[in-house]
Amino acid sequence: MGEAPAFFVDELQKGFANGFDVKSKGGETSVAYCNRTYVIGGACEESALSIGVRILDQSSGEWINPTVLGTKPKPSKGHSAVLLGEDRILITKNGSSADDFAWFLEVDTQYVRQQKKILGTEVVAWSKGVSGCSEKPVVISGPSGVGKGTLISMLMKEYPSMFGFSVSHTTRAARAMEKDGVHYHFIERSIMEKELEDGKFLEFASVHGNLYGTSVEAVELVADDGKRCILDIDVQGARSVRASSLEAIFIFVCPPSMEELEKRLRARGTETEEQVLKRLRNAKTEIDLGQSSGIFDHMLYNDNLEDCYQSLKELLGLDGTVTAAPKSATKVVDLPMDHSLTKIDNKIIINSRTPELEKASTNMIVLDVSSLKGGAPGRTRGLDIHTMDSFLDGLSGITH
Ligand SMILES: Nc1nc2c(ncn2[C@@H]2O[C@H](COP(=O)(O)OP(=O)(O)O)[C@@H](O)[C@H]2O)c(=O)[nH]1
Ligand SMILES: Nc1ncnc2c1ncn2[C@@H]1O[C@H](COP(=O)(O)OP(=O)(O)O)[C@@H](O)[C@H]1O
Repeated sequence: MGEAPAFFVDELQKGFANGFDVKSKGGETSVAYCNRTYVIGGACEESALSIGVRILDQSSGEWINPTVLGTKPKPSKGHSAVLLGEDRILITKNGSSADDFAWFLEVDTQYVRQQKKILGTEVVAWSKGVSGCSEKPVVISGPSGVGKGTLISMLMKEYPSMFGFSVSHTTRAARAMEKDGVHYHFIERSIMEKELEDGKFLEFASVHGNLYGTSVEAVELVADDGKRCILDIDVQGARSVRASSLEAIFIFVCPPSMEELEKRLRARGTETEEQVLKRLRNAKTEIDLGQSSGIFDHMLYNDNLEDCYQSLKELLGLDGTVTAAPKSATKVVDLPMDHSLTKIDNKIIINSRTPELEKASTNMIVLDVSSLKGGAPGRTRGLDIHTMDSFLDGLSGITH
């Protein structure tokens, strides 16, 4: 990300001008960049439950109501804003809890540019800021009946605190043993189509005549829980995830033969004859794609189940000595109710505006934004939060 000089939000009134500026007035904050002014706050067009965004095109003098994607922040008792790296605005909410105070409004990231092209409208996208990073999700694909579900169940059973399953949405009917919200979110096609339009999905595909999709929330919930996310999705879905901002490990599971695949599918006994035949027809194409598309980092052959499971564990670095992944400790930070932001390189200083606290370093918080990961439509991870005192101690190597 590019650099911007240090400034205080309310310093604009003193004539600050460096390609962008920030003003704060009556619950609205405006951030100007190039020939656009982003006005954040006030009423949201769609819902009074979230912070609104409008854009003023300075060259034409026209107001634009952009399509707003991503999870929107709830309104707060005011907020401050600062432009980061020319593609997103950091918004810090007054009087919010530590897990809800930092939000990013993406205005020109790769995701936003892509969505502008797809939707043909002006687009901005919200993303919630989260401290710490999650491990790369694991995408597992392979033809129906190859044993993906079986392998994933074994992994989740052996490492329950390490892995979490991304619960997909599907329009197919639930099987006898399947539970809504556990194996899938079973959903009507018309509702899923509407949610797809609303940008709630990271990827989706039509598989064996039904819609399947991974919601952004499904993956983020697992990461929020401090676990590594496993996605069981088809090859088309894997291709979409490859093209997305989600960095993942891609594994394709092959059957020992088509005959064995057919035997397993029939023995599972969950599909009608017609569905079995459809899955077998699709299996050939999927295996060809899996082997030739360059999407996958690893191939697994599920002949003997135990051997295949051992190979899966090895490529995930689980050599038998690893237990639960340590959850990163959540830092508790006391956020000043009313504050200003100062940007110094990749550090954002949050300072209280309450006169008696303004000068005290104990009341300053430093946000390190040098290692941000992810972003809209999911979370922006990697925010590093310090009190000013602990930050200064870190710089000088002093420990108390
Ligand atoms: N693209 C995509 N594919 C999915 C998703 N969820 C499941 N699938 C794939 O849909 C296909 C059918 O899944 P399912 O109906 O559970 O049948 P099964 O694979 O025979 O157990 C499999 O290839 C899954 O990997 C999803 O969210 N997105
Ligand atoms: N290596 C294997 N050898 C024999 N049967 C297997 C093996 N792996 C899985 N199975 C069985 O094959 C069937 C299909 O497996 P499943 O995990 O449901 O496949 P998928 O999720 O890929 O559709 C299940 O009945 C499962 O018990």
